[in-house]
Amino acid sequence: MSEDRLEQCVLDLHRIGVVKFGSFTLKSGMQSPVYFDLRTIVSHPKILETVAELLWAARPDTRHDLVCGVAYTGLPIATVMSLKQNLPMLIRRKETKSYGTKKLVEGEYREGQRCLVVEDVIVSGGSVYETVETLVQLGLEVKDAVVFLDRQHGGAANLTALGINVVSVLDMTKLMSILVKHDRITPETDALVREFVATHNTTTIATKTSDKPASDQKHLTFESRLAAAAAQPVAHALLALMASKKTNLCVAADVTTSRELLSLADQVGPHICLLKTHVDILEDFTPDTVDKLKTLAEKHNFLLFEDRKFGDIGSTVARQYGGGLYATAEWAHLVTAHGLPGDGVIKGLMSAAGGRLRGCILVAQMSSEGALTSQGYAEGCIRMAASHRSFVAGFVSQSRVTSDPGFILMTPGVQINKTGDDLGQQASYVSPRAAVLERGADVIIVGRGVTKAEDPAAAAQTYKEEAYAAYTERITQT
Ligand SMILES: O=c1ccn([C@@H]2O[C@H](COP(=O)(O)O)[C@@H](O)[C@H]2O)c(=O)[nH]1
Repeated sequence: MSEDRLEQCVLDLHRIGVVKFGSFTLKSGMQSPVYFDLRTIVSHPKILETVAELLWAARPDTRHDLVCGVAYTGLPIATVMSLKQNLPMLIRRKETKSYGTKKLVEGEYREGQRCLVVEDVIVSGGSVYETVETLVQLGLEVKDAVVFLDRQHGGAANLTALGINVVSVLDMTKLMSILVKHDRITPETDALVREFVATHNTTTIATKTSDKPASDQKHLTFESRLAAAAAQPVAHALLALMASKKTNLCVAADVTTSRELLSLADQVGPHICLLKTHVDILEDFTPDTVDKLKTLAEKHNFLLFEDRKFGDIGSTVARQYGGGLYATAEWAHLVTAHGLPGDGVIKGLMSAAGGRLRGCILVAQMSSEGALTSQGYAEGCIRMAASHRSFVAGFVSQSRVTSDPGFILMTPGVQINKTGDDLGQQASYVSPRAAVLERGADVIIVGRGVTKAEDPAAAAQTYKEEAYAAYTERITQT
């Protein structure tokens, strides 16, 4: 983007009264000494065109099939982009119509199409998030947003935390610098605004759909977390699957022969979102076992999760994951890894995953008695995950280690009416209900509760119903 063009555009916007100084109440209730009112550009087509061109040049990715402006000012800007780039556009209404089609989104689209969201100004990022949330619920892929002005109140960070790449043409600090440089404002006004920005640099998003903070996954539905998980394809697919199949049960298929494994997968398949394996327990593993497992996963619509707990340096992990007898990267949608080696373990997995849609689950806490996974260790895993959102889908945990809606928490050590084993599995198993409501589990992991049951299919159904009922109760709690 040419700096001269941006400067000229800012000066034009100032000339037509877009930048106002005084005392203004923002939508969030925040009192601000500055207001940026871009609505007026509809009366200035040439300036509107420049704004649209600057936004188009700033977009973080170039592969979009559609553009969608956030109502209202994002709409004319998106329209100009749509016309100039010959890119179809969508309109997201602010409210659903109470008559006619009652549609919230107007325009034609197909599932899986990539949509760029366009907004004039961000404060918390809430309006962008609401738009992304709606589009994702329609099956669109929405990972990128462009905004003209970032007011620097933490909106960009909020959206990044929700897995949305947001790029702005301009921020408040730069806007003030340009205006001071061209004597449009005094250094005092500049100082006042800078002070205001410095002291108001965080906000939280409150979404209309949930009426609860979007930055806290506890009360959110799996569907409404899709946008937050948009950066990680397996997490995204798993959230969608859990919502549509109405199950948050993962069965740990800890059996020793391929015949038992395949028979178990076929029996519990209708009730699970994930089948967790330890393929190195199998006495007779062959690639044929994996082929049959993949067929069952497709038949019953569940994902494959190899609980390998990788824990070596990146280069070794890459070879363990990508090759060897099990060639895990070839078939497992998810694998577990320890955070112990540092983020090289994630980088190693990523390098071996290649272009395949894969993800990993970091073991942030273990269920066994005396586990060395301290609070500091879990926090380290969360930080590591936040820097590798494209690959980390969530955590194995025993408590709500993060409230980030983009990460999925999976809790093992779950059984109904059962104390632990005598090999260190926790002193007392927790019930599906306690795992979801007290420990924050999105997914419960159940092994022997199902595998040792007389009727594994019936047991899986019971665990599924109890865990999903607890999730339903959790999202309706205030
Ligand atoms: O902290 C952890 C991490 C993983 N696991 C695995 O989950 C299952 C639990 O089996 P149960 O029979 O329900 O005890 C098993 O595959 C473990 O390897 C865990 O238990 N704790």
